[in-house]
This record gives sequence, C-alpha cells and structure tokens, in this order.
Amino acid sequence: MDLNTINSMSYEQFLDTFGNIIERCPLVTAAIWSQQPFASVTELENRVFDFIESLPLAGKEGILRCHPDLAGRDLMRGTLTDESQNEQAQAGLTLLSAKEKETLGFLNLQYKAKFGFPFVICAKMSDKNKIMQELGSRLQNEQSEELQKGIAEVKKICHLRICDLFLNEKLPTKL
Ligand SMILES: NC(=O)NC1=NC(=O)NC1=O
Repeated sequence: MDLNTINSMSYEQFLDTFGNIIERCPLVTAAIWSQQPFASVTELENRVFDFIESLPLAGKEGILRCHPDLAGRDLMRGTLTDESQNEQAQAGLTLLSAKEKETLGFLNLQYKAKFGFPFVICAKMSDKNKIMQELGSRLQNEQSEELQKGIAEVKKICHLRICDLFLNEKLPTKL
C-alpha cells in the first residue's frame, strides 16, 4: 500500500483500512480523511495525534473508555477486535492463571473506580507481569497524569497498528 493508494482512497475505503487504528474510535479516522493528501504515513499518524490532542477532556476520556479491559470481559467472551485480540495474546494475556486473572480483574476494577476510564497500556510493548506491575503503580497516580499516560499509550498502540497495516499489506476490500 503506497502513499498514492492512501491519498486516492474514498473516505469509505480509508475508514475500511484505517478505521480501527484507535480502538473502536473510527470517528478519529473519519475526521482526518479530510486532510488528504498526506505527504507521508508519518504525517497521517501526526494528524491522528493532533486530532486527539485537540479534543476536550471528555473527548480524551471517551477515547480511553473505548478500550477493552486487558484480559477482561471482551477477551473472555471472544468479542475483542482482531487488533486487540492480537495485542493481548502477544502480551500473554490469553494464558493467565486463575489467580492472575483475578488479580488483574481486581486491579482493573480499582483503576476504573478511581479514574472513570480503563487502564490503557500498549500491550504489544509489554508482557503480563509488566502490565500487572504498571497497573499497580499507575493506580497511585493523579487523574490528570493517568489521562495523559493513557493517551500516550493509545498513540503507541496506534503507531504499531499503522505499522502492521503496512507490513501485512492490508488493502481495503472493494466497497
Ligand atoms: N486496556 C488496554 O490497554 N487495551 C489494549 N491495549 C492494547 O495494546 N490493545 C488493547 O486493546
């Protein structure tokens, strides 16, 4: 998939290809389509990041709230998006013992009760032990700090998803 292909995509094709680079937030992708043509893939990514940064507090919190818990309900039910399933599996979250599931579930609950949005981390750059550790320590942070950290992790997830799209040469299905 080259830049010309991207820059000639209709918004439907663009959404079909990039619609889940921010977990369950196709609105972000739909919004930045208007900025075509992109001088590079990095520019496309930067437009995504600029859009996220331009959101009011509630918008940023909303982005975090669209992320499924790590090893949570969606993973148990098999209702994760392909990207999230892949990321969580790669971090070893599909191989947790009953005790680890209980601990992670409890920490996630505590985190959501405190901040009003889920704990978000780029799972692909982590593993189950590091995730538990991070969750335990970030739980002590202030609200504003956790919002910032969560959005920073969303950007890392987005970057890796865009890289995957190019590595896997996922072209848009014909609409
Ligand atoms: N709550 C989360 O951190 N979710 C996720 N992290 C990832 O890397 N993929 C997810 O779905």
